[in-house]
Amino acid sequence: MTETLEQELQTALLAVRQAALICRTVQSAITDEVLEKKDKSPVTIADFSSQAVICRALHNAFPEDPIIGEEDAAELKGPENREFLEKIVAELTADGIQDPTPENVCTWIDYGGAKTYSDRFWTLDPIDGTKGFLRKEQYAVSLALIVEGKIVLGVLGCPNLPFPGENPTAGTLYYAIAGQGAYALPLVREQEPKRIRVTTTSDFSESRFCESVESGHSSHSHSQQLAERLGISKEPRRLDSQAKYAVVAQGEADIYMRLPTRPGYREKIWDHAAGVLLVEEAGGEVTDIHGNPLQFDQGYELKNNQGVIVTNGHLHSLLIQSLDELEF
Ligand SMILES: Nc1ncnc2c1ncn2[C@@H]1O[C@H](COP(=O)(O)O)[C@@H](OP(=O)(O)O)[C@H]1O
Ligand SMILES: [Mg+2]
Ligand SMILES: [Mg+2]
Ligand SMILES: [Mg+2]
Repeated sequence: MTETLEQELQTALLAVRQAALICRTVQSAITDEVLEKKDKSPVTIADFSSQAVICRALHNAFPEDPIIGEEDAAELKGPENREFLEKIVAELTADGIQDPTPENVCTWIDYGGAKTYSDRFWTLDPIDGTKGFLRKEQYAVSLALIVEGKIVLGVLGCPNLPFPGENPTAGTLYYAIAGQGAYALPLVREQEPKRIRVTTTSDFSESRFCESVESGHSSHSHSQQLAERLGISKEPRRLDSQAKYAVVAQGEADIYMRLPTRPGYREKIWDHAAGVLLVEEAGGEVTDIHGNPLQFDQGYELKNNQGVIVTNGHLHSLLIQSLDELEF
């Protein structure tokens, strides 16, 4: 990578930090402000607010860049959801965002409406782990830049993941640039970035894995069978969102398993792109359950991949081999 991506990094860090702080404010106040999407999954005022501010910032700085975002404003435009839209407007007004009229907010959210692959694009998950967000547990704001099918920049805001060595409410902002390492910053305080690295564990009996809280997103029974086969005896750490990638990248777990719950499901690029680069730049390895690299040049889904396996690298090939043998 000859390009420095300095402007991209600064824009992304600023936007993700702002969105993460908005999410934190909303999370501390949420009661029942939830919409149900067509696929029955939840979406909140914070998801939409986060997508609005990040897409607005990206569009201002890089007007030519398409953004493949998780959310869209279609449902917000219906009269039945006018009140919900007004709440997003009120939240953005309180956060000091300029001119957040209902129309502008929908326009900003829909800047994230690209669906297809292009040579250079951003992918955004305004809140990854919405279910964790609603449980007041882990969630992440995830943004990545993909150029010619390769993830070149990833930023992950984790408001409920403590900055290493600091009080548990501090929150952490992670970033990685291809070829330049992975770093952590406190979410709220200015500080020199701290380089993060995966563990050096090469023995499964000493390893710990993490996985989704939601057994509908990743099979807990299959991970348990695999753990038994490999001699992993430590209890899994269950947490929502791409915070799992951050936990592996900073050496607090050795493995993250995402094992399909049904054969037809395809992972979404915004659920992984930033996390993948973070772990790779921290020295780890990421593939699908068959050991194939994740392909970020197939549109908004990882069409040619099934599940995701993340390790510190040392444990990778043996884990994939055991998965193969289990033939789930
Ligand atoms: N059947 C399924 N298998 C795998 N992932 C799924 C899934 N159904 C939904 N998801 C994704 O799981 C993500 C959350 O992951 P996790 O369980 O690790 O926190 C969701 O992101 P959102 O919360 O952004 O919608 C959603 O995209
Ligand atoms: Mg969602
Ligand atoms: Mg997600
Ligand atoms: Mg989301």
